Amino acid sequence: MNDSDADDRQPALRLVASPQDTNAAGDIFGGWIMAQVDVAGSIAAYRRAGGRVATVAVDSLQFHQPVLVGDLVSCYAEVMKVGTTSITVHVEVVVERDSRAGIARLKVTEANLVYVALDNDGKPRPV
Ligand SMILES: CCCCCCCCCCCCCCCC(=O)SCCNC(=O)CCNC(=O)[C@H](O)C(C)(C)COP(=O)(O)OP(=O)(O)OC[C@H]1O[C@@H](n2cnc3c(N)ncnc32)[C@H](O)[C@@H]1OP(=O)(O)O
Repeated sequence: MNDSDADDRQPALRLVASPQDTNAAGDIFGGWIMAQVDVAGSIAAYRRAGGRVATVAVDSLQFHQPVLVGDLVSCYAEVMKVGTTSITVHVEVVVERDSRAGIARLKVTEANLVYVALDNDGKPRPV
């Protein structure tokens, strides 16, 4: 993936990676990325459910490449499966990174998460 790979998708979430989110090695914490993945997935699930959802499982998650301070981080979320009360969402995290060579686009993380639609009492409700 490089700067010639246009991406017409609308990100669920987009933000800039900042120094306060770094680990001891100076890269961005995996946990910070996981939090953004969860928020992005929950937005897609919330839209599909038409209301409150909770994360019940992270079925898979791969960190393909490190995220660096200053990266523009975009989280793309797509509903993959809808069950009775559950919604499975695929989240892909892509960064745009400016360097002397130009702007690179890199897929850094992807994950599959399962959300459950909840009623006002916090119980599963049919989607
Ligand atoms: C639109 C504009 C506004 C947008 C506005 C956006 C707002 C966006 C705010 C974002 C904000 C951040 C949001 C983050 C989301 C949290 O951080 S949520 C916090 C972390 N999660 C939790 O605390 C959940 C804790 N767990 C629970 O409370 C209970 O397990 C639950 C979720 C109520 C489910 O209860 P349960 O008894 O397990 O329910 P059960 O009927 O057995 O299973 C329900 C469904 O889940 C499935 N399931 C259960 N366990 C699993 C598993 N391990 N694996 C896969 N599936 C499973 C079942 O198969 C079932 O699926 P269906 O067959 O019905 O489709």
